[in-house]
Amino acid sequence: MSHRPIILGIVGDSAAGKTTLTRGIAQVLGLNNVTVICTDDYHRYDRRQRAEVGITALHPDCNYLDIMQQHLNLLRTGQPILKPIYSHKTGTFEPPEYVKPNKFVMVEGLLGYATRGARDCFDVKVYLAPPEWLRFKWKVKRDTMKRGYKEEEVLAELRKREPDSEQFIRPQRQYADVVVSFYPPEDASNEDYSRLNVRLVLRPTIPHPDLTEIFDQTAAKTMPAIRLGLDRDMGKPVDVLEVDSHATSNQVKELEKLLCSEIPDLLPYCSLDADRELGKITGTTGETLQSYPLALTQLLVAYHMLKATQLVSIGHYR
Ligand SMILES: Nc1ncnc2c1ncn2[C@@H]1O[C@H](COP(=O)(O)OP(=O)(O)OP(=O)(O)O)[C@@H](O)[C@H]1O
Ligand SMILES: O=C(CO)[C@H](O)[C@H](O)COP(=O)(O)O
Repeated sequence: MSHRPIILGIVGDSAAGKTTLTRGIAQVLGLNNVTVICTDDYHRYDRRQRAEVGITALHPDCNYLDIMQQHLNLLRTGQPILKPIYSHKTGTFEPPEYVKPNKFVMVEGLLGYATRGARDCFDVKVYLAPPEWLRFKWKVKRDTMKRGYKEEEVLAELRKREPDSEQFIRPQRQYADVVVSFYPPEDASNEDYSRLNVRLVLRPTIPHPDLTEIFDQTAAKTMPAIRLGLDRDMGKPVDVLEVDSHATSNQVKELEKLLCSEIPDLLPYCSLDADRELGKITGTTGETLQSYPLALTQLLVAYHMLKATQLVSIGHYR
């Protein structure tokens, strides 16, 4: 490896869509180039102990954040870690695994930005913030279909977790370079997961692609399907890029071209037809769907990872 690994954080509450987003980005960067870490592995207590202690997995005290931070520092300098493993299947810990960082390390989880030391390890910080009602739906569906819970159990757990979500998870939004919110268009039915729009808050904490063209088009047309505007997020000025689910393939390609013109390494992926993994979502009956808003979000994050590689190689980044 010519320089240190580039570290991406994908933080958000449970079932906010971290794994779904991560999958397509890993595809763009090349699966052989990527190491994916889930910080659920740093839980301090197993499921039975959590119930006994009366603590939720969202509480910092329920996680070895100090060890997580140490591991992030090691990965950032290209060193291997002996990572714990938490099994969602059994609710217990398994023997640790030896993990060597690849060119890109993607770290997804609940509390990645909870400490200053951990935050400093990331080159790109993403926070996922779907509307809470949509996250609840996703969590119920995922936990009943894949993690063996009953619907009433998931809803009771969500109620129990709310104070910790409010106190420890949601405040992390302020540290993100990009805040991602998928939301349904006004005319959609709640179950129609294939038709979500995306709102991307772009903070001026990292160099974003030059989207002036989109800004000009937004001013010239009424409600174009891809829009750029100015707003405030948690009190601070930000750019907001929105992509509607009804954006046409030509409109999407225009935005892809803007991203690719700055980062030629993205070129092979700048065709949704060529890369079927981009924007892929598993629907309610197990069928797979392709979402342009998700695909463009994944391309934008991949853009930032490749841009960080360039900046590190010319000594602009620590
Ligand atoms: N962009 C999206 N569009 C449609 N559905 C989505 C999207 N993101 C997530 N989902 C749905 O929400 C479910 C939970 O998403 P995912 O597993 O990615 O969340 P997570 O944040 O990784 O969860 P956890 O931290 O609890 O492991 C998925 O199974 C999927 O059904
Ligand atoms: O919020 C979560 C992140 O995925 C999990 O619910 C948390 O890791 C606890 O796991 P489990 O549901 O297996 O007890």
